[in-house]
Amino acid sequence: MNVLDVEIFDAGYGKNEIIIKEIFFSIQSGELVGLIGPNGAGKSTTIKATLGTLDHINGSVQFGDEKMRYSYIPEQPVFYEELTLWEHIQFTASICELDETTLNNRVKPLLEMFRLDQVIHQLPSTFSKGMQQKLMIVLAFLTQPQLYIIDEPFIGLDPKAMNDFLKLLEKEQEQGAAVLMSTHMLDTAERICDRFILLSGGQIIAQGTLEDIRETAQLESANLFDSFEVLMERSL
Ligand SMILES: Nc1ncnc2c1ncn2[C@@H]1O[C@H](COP(=O)(O)OP(=O)(O)OP(=O)(O)O)[C@@H](O)[C@H]1O
Repeated sequence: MNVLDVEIFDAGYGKNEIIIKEIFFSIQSGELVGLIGPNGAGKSTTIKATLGTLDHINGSVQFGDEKMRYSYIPEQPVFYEELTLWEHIQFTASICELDETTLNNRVKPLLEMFRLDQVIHQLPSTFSKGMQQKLMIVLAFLTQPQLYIIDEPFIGLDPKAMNDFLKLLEKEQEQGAAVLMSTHMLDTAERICDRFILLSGGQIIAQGTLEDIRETAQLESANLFDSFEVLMERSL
């Protein structure tokens, strides 16, 4: 089942500004799709267009069904200055109508895993960047949505947190959740993603499995990095 269908003819921040164009893709349940591209390629803008937060979008974005829930992990952590970590958790649980038992069952292992259990009554504004990123991850996984939209999650995470985050994603995927994730970590992306969307200059230059990407790049048995470099050169 498709959980996301994106058909963007053009989109941008200003009213008539075009930052991305002709971005067409779908994501199915259980799939992990990597959004790959150099700085400024349009990965975050594509994510914002998908979330409906851009000023200008010409096209359509359809989620699986009206009731479908998704979680968004932004590139820069976003939180309420005046709420403690625990109040963020309670707020998220109330919006998503999680009952107390479900909340307690899910939250304890997540807080322990990311070593946030000792700081639940502190304000996230006093946290390090990595701790703030971990809070975003905990809030996203708390609600167990059908779709995770994740913008470059690895920056700031320590190696254990990165490993734990990947294990959580894998578990969610096994249970049918889909993931759209932008990242610069091509080795990790190559290992964990089912499919890739390669962006350059606000446009898709290739998409598909690693096999499809290699074929488009006409590079037999090359890795993702080398295939992407060749496709980038060709698109300039
Ligand atoms: N808030 C904004 N207002 C106007 N233009 C923006 C804004 N944010 C990004 N842009 C422009 O949109 C283009 C694509 O940026 P975007 O942030 O989508 O790239 P990205 O692929 O996510 O890059 P990075 O890997 O550096 O995060 C860039 O030219 C950038 O200058």
